[in-house]
Amino acid sequence: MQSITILGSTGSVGQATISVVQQHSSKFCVRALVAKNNVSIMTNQCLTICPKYACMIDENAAKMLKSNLIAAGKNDIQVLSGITNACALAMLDDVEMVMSAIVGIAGLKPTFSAIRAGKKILLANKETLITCGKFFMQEAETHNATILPIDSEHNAIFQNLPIKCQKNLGRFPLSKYGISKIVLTASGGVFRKIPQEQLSSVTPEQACTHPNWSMGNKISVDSATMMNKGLEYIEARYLFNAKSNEIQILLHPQSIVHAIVHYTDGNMLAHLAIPDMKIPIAYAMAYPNRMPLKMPSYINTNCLNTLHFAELDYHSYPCLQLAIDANNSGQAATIILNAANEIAVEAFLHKIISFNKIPDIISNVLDVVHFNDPNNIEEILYIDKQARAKTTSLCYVKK
Ligand SMILES: NC(=O)C1=CN([C@@H]2O[C@H](COP(=O)(O)OP(=O)(O)OC[C@H]3O[C@@H](n4cnc5c(N)ncnc54)[C@H](OP(=O)(O)O)[C@@H]3O)[C@@H](O)[C@H]2O)C=CC1
Ligand SMILES: CC(=O)[C@@H](O)[C@H](O)COP(=O)(O)O
Ligand SMILES: [Mn+2]
Repeated sequence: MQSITILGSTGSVGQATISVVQQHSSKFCVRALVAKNNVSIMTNQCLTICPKYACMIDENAAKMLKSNLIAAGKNDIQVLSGITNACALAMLDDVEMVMSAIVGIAGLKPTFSAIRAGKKILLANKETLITCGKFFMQEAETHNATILPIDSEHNAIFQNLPIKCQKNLGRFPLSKYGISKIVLTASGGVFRKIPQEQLSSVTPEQACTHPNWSMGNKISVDSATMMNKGLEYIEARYLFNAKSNEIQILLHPQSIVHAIVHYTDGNMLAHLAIPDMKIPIAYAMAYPNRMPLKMPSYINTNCLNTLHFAELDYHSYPCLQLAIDANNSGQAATIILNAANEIAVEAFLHKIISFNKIPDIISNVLDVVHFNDPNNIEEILYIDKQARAKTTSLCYVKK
């Protein structure tokens, strides 16, 4: 029986993880759940799967959770609060794997705790990797942590890598394994067919309606701006030690082919699956084995004649270019990009700014906030904080 801590259990990926655990309850048990303040979902999760620990970052939320569980006669779950306890639950001696599914750089500290405890990390949270970059991969190597990508495209690439490359993720150039290029597919987002000049009036509800995936709000908006693909480009550079000319982004509206790996011997390996996060999650949990997954529908070859691919028009997606440029500038620029994006997306979701202002604000912040590349987590978080402050002043400027 393998035990798991789920960071971000009440979110889209967190709930999908619990669903996979429930399909294989003889193999896996949930030791700890961590969330921010969604007491109602956390209460239901605690009553359903009975973890040993449940942690809410927000102290009042933890108090409400505790009283809900007592009222339900559930007194054997230890309710904790705060980031320090969340980090401790990512390091528990009797936990083999940690699902990193907190959204945003908020996931950084608990994810690093799991890395430093040498855990098997199911990495969904992309903001931590892209803001910590090489430092993240070095820490994983130093502490012998196993990184298994959960992001669907990166999980797809991982599945098409030679075992030796999987076991030495990011340590050697792709050419060492005979790989010439990795391809990330992109749906183009919910507004793919809408001219840019009409994007000023789209609503948060429209932006959160992804054509193929059911996801949390932040990543859904990132998919609509294509910032998600920009973050995934950066993620792939670090995870797979890929050079910029070894990564291609291919428009694929159906989100069935999640990635392609080109080998120098003329072979091209593609990964296909229906767009359901339980698939990459189950793969990673079972790795290096495989386990069956009960799904409402399965992919089959009937879909092949409906699949379309096209070159990407980068000019239609300024956020994607901002991310690639920030990555080329360095780690500090990537931290600033991510912070500005998190704040700008939040402001859009709260109807403070319009959708088409998101890239403008990020670009403005990148123009005025400059730092040398960081050497440790404290410096990363300091840069993040400064960029957030600047972005907040731009988004919430008094009219
Ligand atoms: N959803 C998807 O299909 C995919 C997601 N990812 C990545 O996985 C991560 C999670 O995404 P998703 O599941 O969609 O996100 P959701 O918004 O659905 O869930 C976010 C989770 O993080 C928790 N959370 C938010 N802020 C904090 C905080 N400050 N401290 C602790 N917990 C916090 C939330 O708790 P609460 O509910 O209490 O607020 C919730 O459990 C993101 O990094 C995303 O980019 C990657 C690929 C696909
Ligand atoms: C499920 C997942 O991995 C998301 O990142 C998804 O891929 C978003 O798709 P697009 O960014 O291609 O719209
Ligand atoms: Mn993805």
